[in-house]
Parts: sequence; structure tokens; C-alpha cells
Amino acid sequence: MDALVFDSVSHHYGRLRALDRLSLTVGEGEVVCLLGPSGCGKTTALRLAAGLERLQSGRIEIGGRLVADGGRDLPPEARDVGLMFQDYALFPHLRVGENVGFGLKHLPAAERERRALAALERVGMADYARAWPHTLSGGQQQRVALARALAPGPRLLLLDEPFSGLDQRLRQEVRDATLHLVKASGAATLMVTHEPEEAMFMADRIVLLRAGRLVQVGTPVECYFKPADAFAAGFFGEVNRLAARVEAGELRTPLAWLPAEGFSEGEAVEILVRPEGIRLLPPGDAAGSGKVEARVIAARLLGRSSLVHLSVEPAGAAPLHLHARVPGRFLPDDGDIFSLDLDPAQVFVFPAAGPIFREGAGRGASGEAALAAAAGAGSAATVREP
Ligand SMILES: Nc1ncnc2c1ncn2[C@@H]1O[C@H](COP(=O)(O)OP(=O)(O)OP(=O)(O)O)[C@@H](O)[C@H]1O
Repeated sequence: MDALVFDSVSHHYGRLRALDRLSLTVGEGEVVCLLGPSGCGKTTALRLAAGLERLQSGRIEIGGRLVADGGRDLPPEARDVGLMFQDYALFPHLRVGENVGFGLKHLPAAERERRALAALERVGMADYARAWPHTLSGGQQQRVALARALAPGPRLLLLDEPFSGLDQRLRQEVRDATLHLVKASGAATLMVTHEPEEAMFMADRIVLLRAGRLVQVGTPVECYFKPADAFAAGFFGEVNRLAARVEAGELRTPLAWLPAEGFSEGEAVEILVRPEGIRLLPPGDAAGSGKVEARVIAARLLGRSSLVHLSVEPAGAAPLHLHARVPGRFLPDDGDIFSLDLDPAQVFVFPAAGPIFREGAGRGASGEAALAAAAGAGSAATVREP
């Protein structure tokens, strides 16, 4: 039995459609991240699950029990959920221990205190039970809010951007601790985030949304290596974009000729190549192999990897600017020449008029229109019609 089920849930604010027939599940003990750009409907979905927003259409079940179906809505306190908000929403007039005991009011005072203290112990905050919330740091407030959400032992935890108030360094530490606490608690978790890396760190499965619609559901590995469309591919990491058209059954790009299976002759496609999918070989390796040569424009160490800016200059066409990412320290000189090899697992081909171009170009649009749309979408690399 699933801990949470959304069945074709739609939601409007006036004329704005915030969610469009969203279906998803969260299994028992599973951590699912709702991921997507700002305004795609993530918080609306979470609020509907919590019962903080009236369901307009569709059905929501928690632990096999119908909690909302557009006709009736169970109130939040009857849903067996633990909530944690972006700003933690600790009650300023209650001490830390009383905050954590808030959801345990049905218990006798002594039992309530014991359970609140146990929850605080789990997050390493037992010494602060008598403190006032405003005297705590952001990281400590986050831990108290998590303890409050976990204290009643809910079946489902709903976390809305739980790390967004923390600085980068603390965030990594806190999200690691949160993942282990949540997993140890056994509660199923639906967590909202707009950061792909955070979702990949936390999630057993990711639900990717765009403009209120489901784009893809999958494990982090599936989402990264088998993106459903160009938007999904670009959302999970930087990509080099190339435009091409199917010619004589192949996709002829300045980098490589690729098989055009599944596409029809003359069809315009968009080819996305992750920077780590471009391998740099010594220039000699290009001899007679048909591999393309590239010139280094700049190379920068980014910590665990290096980013190499490359220029490919095909005869009779505008140069192509590409990014290659190489593990560790790899800093060739400007002007160095390499031959390029593509890792097929990091190359994705989609119809040029696919979702990312819908607003800008429309299906069957010219390569130029698609390129203009790609530029508007913040593409990483300069692309050109081959
Ligand atoms: N109470 C409201 N009244 C009117 N419009 C709303 C309301 N709440 C949200 N919206 C709109 O609905 C859309 C979805 O909002 P929602 O907060 O669910 O998105 P989100 O993905 O959580 O965004 P963010 O990451 O910025 O918080 C947005 O366009 C937002 O402006």
C-alpha cells in the first residue's frame, strides 16, 4: 500500500492552472522529491497533500485512506502527516520542547514531554528543550522543526524546501543528517525542492514538474541518464546543444554523425551532450579516424573537476563553442588542440520542436527558430545549424 497517492489532481488559482492532472505515489518509507523550476506547482501539491489547500479535482489518498476527492477534505490534523515549512514556522511564544510537543496534545503531559524530548534527542537538540526559538541558529531551528514534524510518528512527512534558509556549507551537513533521520524514522517523505542536486541527494525517486505538469518520474539515475525530454536533460545539468536534421538516415553534426533511429528523413532534431560526455583525446588520435579537432579557449578548475571551453571550427561554418568537463585537475593551455570523442550514454536526441521549444518555435519550426528559442532558454553552448 502506498503512503501517498495523487490521482489526476488539478488545481487553479483563478484562471491560473497551477497543477494539471498530476498523478504520483510515495511508497512506504520512500523519499520522493518534487522537483521543478519556480512556480511549477510544487508547493501547491504539498499543500494539497497536507490539507492546507482545498482539493478542486482528482483524489488524494494517504495510507490507503481517501483524504480528499473534490467533495470532502479531511483537515490536516486528521491526515497523519508531519509538516515542515521553508521558514520552519516555529511558534515564537513556545519554548523548543513545547514546540516539539505541539502535535502530541492528545497525550498526558508527562508522556508528551517524554516524547518531545526523545524527538529532540534524535536531532541532537535535547539540551535546548527550555530555549526560546529566536535564540537558535538557522540550522538549530531546522532541526527543531524536523523534530516537531517527526514527534507524533506520522505515516507521511511533507517537507517544503527544508534547507533553503541555510547557507551552502551548513546545508550539505543538515541535509545529510535529515536524510538519515528521515530514513531511520520509517516515514514516507514527499519533499519539495527546486535544486536538482539536492533532489538527487535525497530522493529514492524524483517527480519532475514543469508548468503544473508531470515531466518525468524516476530514480535519480533514470532522470539523469534517460531524461524524458530536452527540458529534463537540461534541468539536471548543463548540456551542450546542437541542432541537426536527419539526412540519409543519419544525424550529421559537426561533432559526429549519429544514428537517426526513430526520426524521419528531413526532421529537425536537437542534440544535447553533457559536458562530461565529451572526451578529449590527444590530437594524433584524430588522424584518419574522422574525429573532430577542437581548440582550447579556456580551462578552469572547479574543484573536483575541470571545465574546458572548446572551439570547433568546421570548414565553411561558424565556430561551435562547447564545454567539456574532465574529472580532477585538467588544465590544458589556451590554443591546445584535442580530438573529440562522444560518450553515447551522455548524448540525447529529441525532436527540435519538443517541449523546450514549444513556446518559442512550435513543431516543425525552422532550425533558426529553434536556435533562437534555445538561446532564450539559456543554452550553455553556442549552437548552429549544421
Ligand atoms: N494563493 C495563491 N494565489 C494565486 N496564485 C498562486 C497562489 N499560490 C501559488 N500561486 C501561483 O501558482 C503557481 C504555482 O505556485 P507554487 O507555489 O505551487 O509553485 P512552486 O513550484 O512551489 O514555486 P516556488 O519554487 O517558487 O515556491 C505559481 O504561478 C504561483 O504564482
